[in-house]
Amino acid sequence: MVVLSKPAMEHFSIVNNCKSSSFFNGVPLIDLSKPDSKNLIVKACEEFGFFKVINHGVPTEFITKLESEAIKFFSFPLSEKQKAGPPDPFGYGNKKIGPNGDFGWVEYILVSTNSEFNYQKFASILGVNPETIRTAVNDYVSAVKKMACEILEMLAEGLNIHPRNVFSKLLMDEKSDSVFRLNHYPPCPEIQQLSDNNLIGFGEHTDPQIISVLRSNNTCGLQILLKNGHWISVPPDPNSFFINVGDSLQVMTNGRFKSVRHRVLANSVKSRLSMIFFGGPPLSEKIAPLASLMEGGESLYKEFTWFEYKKSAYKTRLADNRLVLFEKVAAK
Ligand SMILES: C=C1C[C@]23C[C@@]1(O)CC[C@H]2[C@@]12CC[C@H](O)[C@@](C)(C(=O)O1)[C@H]2[C@@H]3C(=O)O
Ligand SMILES: O=C(O)CCC(=O)C(=O)O
Ligand SMILES: [Fe+2]
Repeated sequence: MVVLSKPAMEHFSIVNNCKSSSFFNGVPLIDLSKPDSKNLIVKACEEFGFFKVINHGVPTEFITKLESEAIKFFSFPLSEKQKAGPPDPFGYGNKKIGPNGDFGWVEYILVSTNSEFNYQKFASILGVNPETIRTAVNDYVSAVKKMACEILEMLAEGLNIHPRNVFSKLLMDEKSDSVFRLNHYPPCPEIQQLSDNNLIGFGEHTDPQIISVLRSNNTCGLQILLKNGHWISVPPDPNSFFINVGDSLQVMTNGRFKSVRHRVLANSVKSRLSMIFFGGPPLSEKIAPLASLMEGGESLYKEFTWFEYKKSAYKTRLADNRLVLFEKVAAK
């Protein structure tokens, strides 16, 4: 019998595994080629803060190229990969998530999407020219950012907000503070001994930015929290993208959209590889509800810049509700 050694496992919470029988089939599906998508996107953001996108226009070769470079990188011995870490916040990370004591059954690469990012350490480990990696990341990120902007413009139209680039211009700004992440969840065979239990790969949280665009291989693990308090397993689909409403979009819509709480469970047999683009505004941008969404009412939030929110977020634990610190206390 395989027994999980306590020191190895003590950082990881154990929760129920994802079974295909327990997959949720109610994730809103948005076909970006359909004219009625804008209203469906608004509905999905209101009901779930989460939806799946097809006919997205992201070229398959950009996905497969980056995926294959990521697989190669994660196949190196830990001692090699660690030469590209620890994340400060960018770089290679293993199990430790963020600066405040969070752990998961995951290894990852976090990069800034600005053009000056230095890929040298990753390139030397892979034995390639840094430009090869830069191109693979930039091609993928540019295509995904374009799609994210289209979605944000449809969202503005669906909400009847003018101009339609009110959200997308924040990502298009050359100072946009966006981040890209590659997560690898290695299989953990030992957890099979724990009947239907599993390990937390990436603990529950909301994403602080405006919008996150997630693509994974065909391995399950992603779960979202529904309004009724139930965690549901999202069926994986490597040909589609999953969109998360982030905290900043929650504020800009004065709480009409809620950022989605989500987490990832590790798998006992298959490894999961995910790529996530987190679209954020420039650091100096004021994050506040759009006037047309306050409907004569008051903002639910204090005024703050993205810099202030990010600084505060990096002092929190992964599962914390980061927005409460910025909520206005309701008048009695
Ligand atoms: C525990 C943390 C990791 C995180 C920074 C934080 O202090 C709180 C937010 C976390 C998160 C969640 C979404 C993204 O994965 C991320 C890159 C982000 O912007 O906020 C991570 C941060 C991280 O891993 O550095
Ligand atoms: O790896 C995943 O599928 C999701 C991870 C995630 O939510 C994150 O990195 O913020
Ligand atoms: Fe996330």
